[in-house]
This record gives sequence, C-alpha cells and structure tokens, in this order.
Amino acid sequence: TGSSRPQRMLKAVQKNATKGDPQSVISAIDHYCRHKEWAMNVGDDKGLILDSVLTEVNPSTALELGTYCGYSTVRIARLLSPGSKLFTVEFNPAFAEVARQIIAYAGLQDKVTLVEGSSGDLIPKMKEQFGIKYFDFVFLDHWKDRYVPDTKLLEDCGLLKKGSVLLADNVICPGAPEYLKYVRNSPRYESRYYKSNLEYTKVEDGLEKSVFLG
Ligand SMILES: CCc1ncnc2c1ncn2[C@@H]1O[C@H](/C=C/CNC(=O)c2cc(-c3ccc(F)cc3)cc(O)c2O)[C@@H](O)[C@H]1O
Ligand SMILES: [Mg+2]
Repeated sequence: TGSSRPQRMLKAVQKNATKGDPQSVISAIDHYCRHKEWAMNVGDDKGLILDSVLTEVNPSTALELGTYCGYSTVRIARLLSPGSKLFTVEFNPAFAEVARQIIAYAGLQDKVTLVEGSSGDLIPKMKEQFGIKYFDFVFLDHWKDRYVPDTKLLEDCGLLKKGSVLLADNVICPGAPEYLKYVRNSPRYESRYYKSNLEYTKVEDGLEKSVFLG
C-alpha cells in the first residue's frame, strides 16, 4: 500500500528542511501543504498568532491536545525558554510516529513529551505521572467536540491556575460553537478572538484566547 499524507509530509521535511533547524521544518511543511497537499496544521497565518501569544505567556509547562504531525508542537517548542516543557497528546499511533520524527528532526525532542492516548484518559494522570502542578498554556487543536469536556477536565483536575492561558484553534472553521459559548459566558475566563484564516486558504478562521481567572 502507498504512503499516507503524514508520511509524505515527513518526507518533505527530510528532503527540504535542515536537521536541528525548527524554522526550516515549519517552512518545509507550510510549503508542502500550500503547494502540494493541504493538511490540518495550524499553518503560517494562525501560526504567527500562536507564536505571539506563546511568547507573551512564556510558559514553564505547556500542553497541546492533538499533536497530529507535530507542526504546532515544533512551533511551540522552538519558543520555550530553557528548562520549560511541552506535553503533547495524540491517540493515533501512526500520527504519533510521524510527529516524533518531525519533532526529532527539528532537534526539539528534549523539550517535548509526546504522550500517546486519549486526552480524556491522560489529563487526569498528568499530575501523578509527570509531576505537573499546573499548565501555564494549553493549545487545543484536537476533535472540536472535545474542547469543552477537556477544558472542564483540566479545571476539575486542578491543572489550571490563575492566569493560565487556553488557545483554541478552529473556533470558526470547522468551528467549536459550544466551546465559544462556554469560555465566553463563564465568569472564570476572560476571552478574546483573534481573526485569521483557515490554514493555506482564504476561508475565515480564528483562534480564541481564554485566560483562566481562578
Ligand atoms: C478523543 C480526544 C483525543 N485525544 C487525543 N488525540 C486526539 C483526540 N481527538 C483527536 N485527536 C487527534 O488530534 C488530531 C485531530 C485534530 C482535529 N482537527 C480537525 O478536525 C481540523 C479540521 C480542519 C478542517 C478540515 C476540513 C476543512 F474543510 C476545513 C477545516 C482544520 C483544522 O485546523 C483542524 O484542526 C488528530 O491527530 C487526532 O488523532
Ligand atoms: Mg486545527
């Protein structure tokens, strides 16, 4: 059988990027997905917003839900301060395998812990298994109907502290209407929408940034 789209993305990175250079890995994926095969990476336009929010928060411990091929994992990890860590959750073993190779190609494996499994099962184990107290930053980019249950789970597991920032992809396209209602109506969050476009297209999409008020 032939290769998968994630495997072809990995090949494009190995062919066009420089080992140990995260920016070249990001550019190689963006070029491939813009000119060869679209893929559901956060992309370069929304990626710049992700970069600026991440830099502003400068998290010690960050969480990503939905690794896919590791594009946003590389975007986040490349901006972490020394000693800071990113945990990323992915339940599809084939995607996790590609992501591990892309993260390693970027030279960021020491900053990233890829945990294989379902977010609903893993979030309650984060404290005991990884000695995590809180997440300063959470990037939500997995199944859109999981954003609300997993946000509630993070709250209930005491993994958010006053000032923790949630950044959610795709709140317009494909859309996460229940999530927008949840964070915008809750007195426990201060939310703001960053208008952009769906990766590699002219379709509107955006990111919702929500600060947990404790
Ligand atoms: C069970 C909890 C749970 N636990 C652990 N891992 C989980 C998980 N639920 C999901 N995953 C993994 O996360 C990734 C899924 C991501 C889902 N993302 C979109 O669907 C999406 C779609 C478009 C778009 C598509 C088509 C269009 F026409 C327009 C837009 C654009 C985007 O940016 C998008 O993010 C995969 O790796 C899953 O294996
Ligand atoms: Mg997305």
